[in-house]
Amino acid sequence: MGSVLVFIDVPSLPLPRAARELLGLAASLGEPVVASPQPLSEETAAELGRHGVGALYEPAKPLPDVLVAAKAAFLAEAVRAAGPAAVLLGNGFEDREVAARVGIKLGSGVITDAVAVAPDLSVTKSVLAGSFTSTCRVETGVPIITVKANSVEPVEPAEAGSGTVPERSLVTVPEIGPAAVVTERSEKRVSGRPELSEARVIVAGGRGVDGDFGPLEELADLLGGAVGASRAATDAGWIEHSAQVGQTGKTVSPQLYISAGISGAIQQKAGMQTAKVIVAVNKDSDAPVFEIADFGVVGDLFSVLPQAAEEIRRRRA
Ligand SMILES: Cc1cc2nc3c(=O)[nH]c(=O)nc-3n(C[C@H](O)[C@H](O)[C@H](O)COP(=O)(O)OP(=O)(O)OC[C@H]3O[C@@H](n4cnc5c(N)ncnc54)[C@H](O)[C@@H]3O)c2cc1C
Repeated sequence: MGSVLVFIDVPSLPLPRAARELLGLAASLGEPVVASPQPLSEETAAELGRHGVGALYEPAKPLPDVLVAAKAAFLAEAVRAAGPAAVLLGNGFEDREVAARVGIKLGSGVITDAVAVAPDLSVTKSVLAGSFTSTCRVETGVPIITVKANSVEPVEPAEAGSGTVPERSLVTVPEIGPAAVVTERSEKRVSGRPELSEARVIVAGGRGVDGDFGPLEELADLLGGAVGASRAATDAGWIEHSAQVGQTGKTVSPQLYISAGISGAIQQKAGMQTAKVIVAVNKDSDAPVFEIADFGVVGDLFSVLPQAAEEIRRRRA
């Protein structure tokens, strides 16, 4: 197979795990090349080289400050320039919108929610709220595939100073038509925790936390995880909406999902049941969450979570 183009928006250093996962998958399919909608520093380009990237595509001029339209216009041109066998993106809202727009521009098939891609480019994806796994393949145009975080192993970098510096190409992006313009930005409060959709560990709380996410935050920090929530908790205003997991929130696939004080409604399961290991803490032994839990604790989360945190600290001491 030829090259596989990975779309990496804002490649910060060190390269985030989600980007390294896409590069690892690309390397298993062909030669990884990267399209970045922002010009990259020499240092970042060299770092991508250490991760096996042979070529880089960047916009010839800074993209206009519109929502995803400009990124999609750029990626479509980068695909035309690179002629890859496939295009890989992350599976967040924005990446999926970029994928859809590029699919229309190129007349290509798009597959979202991928959890694996085989060398023949058949894609395994999780569908119907994670209750089925399906295998599909793009038959028209260059396959455009968005891949769920934590589904594949990240690529490990070559030793410092080794690896080839990627060849850089500038892509001319055509004028985009009327598009929504960004008029104001405000900095997101930094929690120091990983991004929810990329986290390997998530501790999520529901109505049962009764407004107090303290024990969940403590456990999440000990495990290097993110804090998630059910819609009941976000609607109550106990935690920001971006923490919501489920049908109308984020879809997550961590290695470990600790569900505390969440009943396990179908709309919550839709966002988290592909987690590798699910641990449920609920004081109602009939709560539906226990149907999908690998480990269940029937008990009060305000007693169970601090005990778990204490035990982790004791073992680490
Ligand atoms: C169109 C639509 C979209 C939706 N999208 C989403 C979505 O994206 N995500 C989502 O989560 N929901 C979503 N919902 C809402 C969903 O149907 C449920 O109402 C919601 O998930 C319930 O949240 P919960 O489990 O936190 O609350 P509840 O169902 O009230 O459950 C609270 C649980 O906490 C337990 N509990 C209480 N106190 C304690 C304690 N001290 N210790 C341990 N356990 C305790 C109780 O036994 C109970 O099981 C959606 C609904 C609709 C109609």
